[in-house]
Amino acid sequence: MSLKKIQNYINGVLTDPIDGHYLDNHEPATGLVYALTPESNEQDLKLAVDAAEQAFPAWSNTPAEHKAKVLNRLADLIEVHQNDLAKAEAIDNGKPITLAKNVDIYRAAANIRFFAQACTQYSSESHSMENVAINYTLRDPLGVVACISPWNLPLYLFTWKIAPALATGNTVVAKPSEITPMSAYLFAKLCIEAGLPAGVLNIIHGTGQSIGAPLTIHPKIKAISFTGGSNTGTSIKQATANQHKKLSLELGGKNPTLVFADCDFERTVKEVARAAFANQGQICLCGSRIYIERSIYQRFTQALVAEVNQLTIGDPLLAETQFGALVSQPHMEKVLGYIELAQQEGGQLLTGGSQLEMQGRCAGGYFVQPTIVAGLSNSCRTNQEEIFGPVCTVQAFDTDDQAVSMANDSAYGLACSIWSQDISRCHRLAKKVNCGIVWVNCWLLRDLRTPFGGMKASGSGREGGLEAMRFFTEPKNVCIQFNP
Ligand SMILES: NC(=O)C1=CN([C@@H]2O[C@H](COP(=O)(O)OP(=O)(O)OC[C@H]3O[C@@H](n4cnc5c(N)ncnc54)[C@H](O)[C@@H]3O)[C@@H](O)[C@H]2O)C=CC1
Ligand SMILES: O=C(O)/C=C/C=C(\O)C(=O)O
Repeated sequence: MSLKKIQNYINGVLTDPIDGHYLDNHEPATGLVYALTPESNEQDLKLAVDAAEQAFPAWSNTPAEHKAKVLNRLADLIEVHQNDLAKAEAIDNGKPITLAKNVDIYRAAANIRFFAQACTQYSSESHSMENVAINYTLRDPLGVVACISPWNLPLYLFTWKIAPALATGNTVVAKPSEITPMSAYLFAKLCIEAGLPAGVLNIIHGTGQSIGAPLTIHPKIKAISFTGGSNTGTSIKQATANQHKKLSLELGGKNPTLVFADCDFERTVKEVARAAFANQGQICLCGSRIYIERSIYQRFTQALVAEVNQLTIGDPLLAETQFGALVSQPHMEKVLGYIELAQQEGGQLLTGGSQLEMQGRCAGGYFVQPTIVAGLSNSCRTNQEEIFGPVCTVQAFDTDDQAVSMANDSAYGLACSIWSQDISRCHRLAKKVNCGIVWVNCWLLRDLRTPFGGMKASGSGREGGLEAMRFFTEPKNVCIQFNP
């Protein structure tokens, strides 16, 4: 049987890569190759950038209402095709289909609708100098921008980047992860159906080496919105250091979860388990370092283990599955390597610790048990390095200050969740933790208007709401003096 070939989307048309090279695309739940992804080259990239450049004058001058109309049509089409998109995402990524539908695809449509509306509401500032002058700020689109997205939340993060870029009048060259290219390919077909003008969005497939790096240093690219690993973010920063491009880098996390004795116990156990293991722990926001107040440490860890042990692990295509496969064999091996390391560092496994041998269709899949490790110091590699998989650690703390200091003892600074019914303590601690996002008695509760991003090795810049609209526009101040 011939494999399905994914295509690039350049200048409004689905196209094969010029030199005919493809990469194998595996289904993580089975380990089998099920599609081929273009390994595009710099000629393909040139076509994509040129198409975006040609489309820019018309798109940047398109009235906001019209841009919003096209974007809303796209969001409608995502909703119409939500079941197919969710299935495609579950096959391509290994995530449970119910999660794909309720989180990934739901959010993809919401991202586009949110920024469609935002562009009709966006306004710029004016600053009056009483009786002397008036300043007003123009916020013009930048031109051709690059959006590079990872494999963990494929369409969710792809649309989170391209929606504000398009809504503000830029044209885009977007590169999805070569590990999960399918939903972006299906999305390209929806762009054609929605009547997005040719060249406004171009989707080019390939690896970081063949397309990602050349795209970022391309002289016509004015800004780069990137989500992925911290090392890749550093490479992009270094490679573009002399080019004066705008950069928004959403990178890794090693996020602390602070559980206090006065938390709502039952609910907190459930939510802390979700924060650690949602999407098999492959979300940059997952709470992988769990700190528990000593007086409830034993009871809480036992309840957490029991909660995790009842997760339904299985074929991502079954509606009841809560925990699926890891995204790829190399990633599974990386995660298993960290579980080995945790034990070498003196950690005790409270649950999990191994690859899962599945039966039937999923026998060759990349499944790893959700794993909880106790007994490690804060400074060990297991507690300092991003694993990005279903592995979390538990440690006890005695005081608020100790909890904050353990939370902040990290090169990363993305997200923190705090679980306590003492709201004054939550306010105090939220101010002290060094990260871009703090959730109190919740996790991954998202309001798309809020600034989203991290400190330290977790990146620079913020996405979301006005932050994203500002990132994708260039402010220009005009100062007019009265009666000079
Ligand atoms: N959202 C996050 O925080 C993510 C973190 N990671 C972390 O990064 C580790 C490595 O995963 P990868 O898939 O290799 O992530 P990655 O950072 O290599 O990939 C993210 C995207 O960047 C592209 N890319 C790779 N090298 C590039 C370069 N030099 N210039 C421009 N684009 C480039 C990739 O093709 C992909 O589209 C994971 O194990 C995990 O720890 C991975 C994915 C998402
Ligand atoms: O915007 C969100 O809600 C979530 C974003 C998640 C990431 O950026 C990630 O996991 O990489």
